[in-house]
Amino acid sequence: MDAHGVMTLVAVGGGLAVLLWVLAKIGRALAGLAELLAALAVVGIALWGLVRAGAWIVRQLVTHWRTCLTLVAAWAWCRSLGWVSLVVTLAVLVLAQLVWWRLDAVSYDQWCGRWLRGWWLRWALYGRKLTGWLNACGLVVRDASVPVDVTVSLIGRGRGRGRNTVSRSENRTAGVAVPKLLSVRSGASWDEVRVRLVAGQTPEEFDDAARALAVARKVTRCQIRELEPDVVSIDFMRRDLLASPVTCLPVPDLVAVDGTGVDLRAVFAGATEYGKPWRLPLVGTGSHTLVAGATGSGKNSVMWCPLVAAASAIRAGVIRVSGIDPKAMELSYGLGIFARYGQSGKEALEVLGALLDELENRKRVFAGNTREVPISTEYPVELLEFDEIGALTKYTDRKTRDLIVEKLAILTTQGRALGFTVRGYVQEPTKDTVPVRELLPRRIAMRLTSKTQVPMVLGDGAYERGAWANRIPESAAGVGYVWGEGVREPLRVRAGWVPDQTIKQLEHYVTNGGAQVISLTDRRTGEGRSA
Ligand SMILES: Nc1ncnc2c1ncn2[C@@H]1O[C@H](COP(=O)(O)OP(=O)(O)OP(=O)(O)O)[C@@H](O)[C@H]1O
Repeated sequence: MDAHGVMTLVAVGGGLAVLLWVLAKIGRALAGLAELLAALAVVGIALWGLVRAGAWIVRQLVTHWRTCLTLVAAWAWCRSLGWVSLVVTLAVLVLAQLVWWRLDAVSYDQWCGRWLRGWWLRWALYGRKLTGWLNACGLVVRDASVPVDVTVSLIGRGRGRGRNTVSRSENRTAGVAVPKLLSVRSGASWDEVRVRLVAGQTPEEFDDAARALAVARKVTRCQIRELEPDVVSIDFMRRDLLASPVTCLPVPDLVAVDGTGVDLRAVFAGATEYGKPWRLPLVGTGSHTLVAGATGSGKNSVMWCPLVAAASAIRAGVIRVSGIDPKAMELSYGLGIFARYGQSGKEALEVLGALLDELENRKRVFAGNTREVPISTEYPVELLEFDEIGALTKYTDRKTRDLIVEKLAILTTQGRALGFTVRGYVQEPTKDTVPVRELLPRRIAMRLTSKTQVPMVLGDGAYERGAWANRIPESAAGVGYVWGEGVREPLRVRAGWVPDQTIKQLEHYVTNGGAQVISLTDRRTGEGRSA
């Protein structure tokens, strides 16, 4: 190798050495930068995590403030007094509650049980699941401007179905507004879950979804109540308080004092699904009543139970009961109770005629003196019980039925202020069968044969709002729904069951010990009873 070659080799070697030195420097600088970036990333992620954890804690403190306070109190107790004293105190509290519950379950539930249950149900059930149910029942509002991610897979084929499988995943958080859970209250049989609607929703949408919500919660009934324009209460029936028969009030003793002591505007008729007494007016506003139900649905207990509850008033002559009984089987069992009684169309016309005479008489006496007849033994409540009303307003000769409808219309339209009340019972609630249907404002739907009959009895929207009268089982005779006339939402009730011997006792009681104080003629002409 000559000198030129050596020089070239030295120059190349020197250049490579410099390059290597530069590369080593750059590498070290990059490694330092990467280390710095990694350290920054770790610190950044840690800080972000801390901020999120802090935000989560604040959110929990605000949304679950009771739980948080309880936990803080428990922690403070443990720190200052030790956990043993905390466990002992809790055990004593639980024991005290058990004793209270065993001694008086009603007052326990009223003062303590329902609050604890409401808190627990909110925490363990509704808080966790309500959003999912609302989502599944279509009760959330999706913002159409937020894109929906759709993943289409053409690879898989449905086994044996020969079509492409399409998997669709939606963005469930962004752009979805879910009604906010406000509170949970838990009563003896119902849970009331209050939610605030989001813009774009109406309470009617919740009405329509009531059945789906009941299925989601796995209960038989769900009802929606509108509390404010944007707040509804979704009520779930946890247990059925009307599953077993309700007893009617006892007939007073014959020796009992004959003061009536009965509020004729709210006479006991049975129990409501909330476990409260169900009361019906026998006089005044909303007392004209139509009870509709299939055969065997228990219509007659709606008739007998208030009569038993008002026994002392009937005996004292403050209520005079008239009966029209085309079937001749029901009212005739307590014949002595009725001041006027008829079975055939002709007899029904006589009863109605006598009532109209009395109506005219009261008009003459009271017109210009008072706006409402004061009820007394001289001018008692004239209560007409019209069983199987359809038999005489549809299934009879035209002349009789026209006359009956005409007289009934006069009684119902003019009778209220004069102390007259008409209560009719029918199996088929069509307008055709009961032309005076609209004149009987208080409606009770017992078990009906079809869904279409529900609005005929209770009005439009009753079924959607939870009056599922066509779904009452045959085994639940006496159960029905009321709506309207002071009842804001359909209310399930069960009439008090009146056994045969109670009807006999009632007859014995109101006829002063069984003495037949009124002859049949008197009964038809409506002349007064002398006890
Ligand atoms: N409130 C009630 N609680 C429990 N069972 C009842 C009640 N009312 C009625 N029942 C039961 O249902 C049966 C039928 O009752 P009820 O005669 O009142 O029916 P209905 O609707 O008047 O039938 P129909 O129109 O055929 O006379 C009764 O014999 C009784 O066994």
